[in-house]
Amino acid sequence: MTRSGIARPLRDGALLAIDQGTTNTKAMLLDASTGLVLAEASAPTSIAFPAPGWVEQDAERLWTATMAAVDGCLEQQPEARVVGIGISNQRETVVCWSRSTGRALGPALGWQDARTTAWCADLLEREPSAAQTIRQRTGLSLDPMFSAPKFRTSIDAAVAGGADPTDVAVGTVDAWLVWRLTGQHVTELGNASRTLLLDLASLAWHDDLLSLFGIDAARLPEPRPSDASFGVTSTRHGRLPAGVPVLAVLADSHAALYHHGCTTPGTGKATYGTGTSVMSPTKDPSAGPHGIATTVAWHVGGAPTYAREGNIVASGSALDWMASTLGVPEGTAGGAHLTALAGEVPDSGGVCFVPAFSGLGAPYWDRSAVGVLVGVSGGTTRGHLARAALEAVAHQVTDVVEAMESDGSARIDTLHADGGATASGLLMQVQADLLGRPLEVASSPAASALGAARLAAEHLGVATPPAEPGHRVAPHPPTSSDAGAARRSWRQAIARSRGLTVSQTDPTLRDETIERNDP
Ligand SMILES: O=P(O)(O)OC[C@H](O)CO
Repeated sequence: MTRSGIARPLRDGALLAIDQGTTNTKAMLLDASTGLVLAEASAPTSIAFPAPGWVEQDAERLWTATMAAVDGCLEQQPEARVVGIGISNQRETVVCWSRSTGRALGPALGWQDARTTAWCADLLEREPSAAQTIRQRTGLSLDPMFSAPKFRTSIDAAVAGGADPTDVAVGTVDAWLVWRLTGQHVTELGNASRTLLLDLASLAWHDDLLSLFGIDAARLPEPRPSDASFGVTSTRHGRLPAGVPVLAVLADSHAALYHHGCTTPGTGKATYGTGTSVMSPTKDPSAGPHGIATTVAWHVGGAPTYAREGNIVASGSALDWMASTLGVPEGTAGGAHLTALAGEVPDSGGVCFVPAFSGLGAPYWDRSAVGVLVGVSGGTTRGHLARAALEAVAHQVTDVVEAMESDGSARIDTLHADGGATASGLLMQVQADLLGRPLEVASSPAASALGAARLAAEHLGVATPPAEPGHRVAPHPPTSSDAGAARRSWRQAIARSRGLTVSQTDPTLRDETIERNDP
């Protein structure tokens, strides 16, 4: 567990922000009246890959890592009076548990878990109209990343293992944490909108969707607004006392958007994590352009805010792979090493790297795409390969932004950037150059936790100061070795990854292949 803290006296109580992520849980304690961070701690989760395409997490460990991080904060501020909790969490991952014992009935199935690919394909074969129904009602594509097929698999496994069906509860990670903290079986609307079961218009589970996936609504949590009451801690959990209210819950990517103050169309952010989520608010809840999801960003003050989103499956993981493949010297951070190598060359020397490790996500949604490295010659150096990895991340984000704006939606003038990989100044510069617009790079890597804290503070009636300004990265003026040529090479590489021609890979074209892959 890692910890850091700033000791100072508290007058008005403290807010506890929890960000439960794929690789760790972060917790933060903030002064409830000023928003100043008083203590931070984190604790690792566990992740297992028991079969190709399977990604499991220990559900109990998600909880214990959360409590370890919370304890780590409270230990640094023993006098703190916690007046409320804000939660942000990894999305789509599902947990199945027993209502009577409160214990998990199996592993959590992670958001990257693709074991339901065949199940989804069967559903489409049985009911060809399902893709359309799902997209119109939920704003999402039928893909194993989303929760419903995993809910179904988890419930079936629990019942096959002897569980009483009426005792089985399922939920996304927010629901699991809230259940453990307060005993309520509830979920937040932004999280619920990632399950393939929530109707974006009525903001309720929809019977047609429940029946498509064969899920009994009684197994599911009750969806609630992001600033609803999620109950109070039912008992003492470690150093966290009983009676503390959960004031706000947001899905992690949505919480980062909230933290940046991106609340209106024309604003947007990219979170550079294992994958990358590019998100921008919209007033239009209808299905977006091909490959782009529509989702509930949050439901605050009695009204929903919707967002368009593109999920890139491999970005940080692509950088990690390239860093370890090129040999990270002992004691060196992979990202820093890769950036240093990439900085040795002015460009990638014609090399393009498409990290389609498990197919491609937005805007292509082609699970059959394969990873490719093209343009390698006898003159290719480690620097060129490192540079191609950084460019791969930036190209994928550019693909998503272009797809998002392809239906005439408001242009994102400045893209906010957060997440671990933003530490690479070179990546940020390449990103600004490819997009041809400035980036606003967050000063804190904990945008999601801060977003949840901000909403919790607002629930208490405290107006929090705007996010601390980060630093701005302006695009270089276009030159002859311009972004256009780089984009053309990238499109060719994408075509090779997908086994298609360049024109077929344009996500804005409604060709037969895109129809097949992006319901
Ligand atoms: O745990 P993270 O930060 O990689 O976020 C996971 C996303 O919420 C998945 O959609």
